[in-house]
Amino acid sequence: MERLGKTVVLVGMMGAGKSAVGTQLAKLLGVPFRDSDDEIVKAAQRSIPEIFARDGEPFFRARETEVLGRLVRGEPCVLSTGGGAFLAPQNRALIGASGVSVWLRADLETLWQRVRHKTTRPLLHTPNPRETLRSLQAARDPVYALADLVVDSAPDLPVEKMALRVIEALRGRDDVLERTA
Ligand SMILES: Nc1ncnc2c1ncn2[C@@H]1O[C@H](COP(=O)(O)OP(=O)(O)O)[C@@H](O)[C@H]1O
Ligand SMILES: O=C(O)C1=C[C@@H](OP(=O)(O)O)[C@@H](O)[C@H](O)C1
Ligand SMILES: [Mg+2]
Repeated sequence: MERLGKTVVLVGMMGAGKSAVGTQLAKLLGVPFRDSDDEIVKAAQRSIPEIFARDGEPFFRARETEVLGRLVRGEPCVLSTGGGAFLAPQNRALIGASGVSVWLRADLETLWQRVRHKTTRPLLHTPNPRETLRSLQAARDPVYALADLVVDSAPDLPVEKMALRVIEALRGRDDVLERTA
């Protein structure tokens, strides 16, 4: 038997699968699933595009930091972050203090195929969203590389297989997956 000793925090680009893989991972581990975007939406009672349009990105980022701080201090869970969350040093410090960060890494084409038909990501509401995604990825990947662990996605790897890959990566960390029997 194994017990989760620390919150598993999924980080990485939009479309990497943080929300989908996190949901599955929490089921496999038998722990609660939290998504920082969902918590912000619930508290604001507005969608993410509405928050960005009405309150601006700085307001969203401030709420994101509050939510991360609250969730990482709670009982161990799987916590999927929004793609920008790991960029702020303050957020990385919060995550590092009581969680283990896992970068879900995917190539640009995979990310693009997953986000191209959605209108839910305001940062991609630009004249050339594919180019925006590319430049965001180029700027952010060196920061995601600061995560404790990295798990590679592949275009044809289903969500459940990705969740199993994350568990494999966590096996090397006995402060995260603690053996109880
Ligand atoms: N491994 C995967 N295989 C197939 N589809 C995936 C996979 N991971 C995510 N998806 C799909 O890609 C889209 C974006 O995934 P999502 O979990 O919302 O990413 P993120 O939270 O990292 O932005 C969703 O429609 C999701 O179902
Ligand atoms: O990359 C980003 O800055 C963002 C990613 C989104 O989350 P996902 O990564 O879950 O799409 C959401 O937090 C917001 O649209 C901003
Ligand atoms: Mg998400």
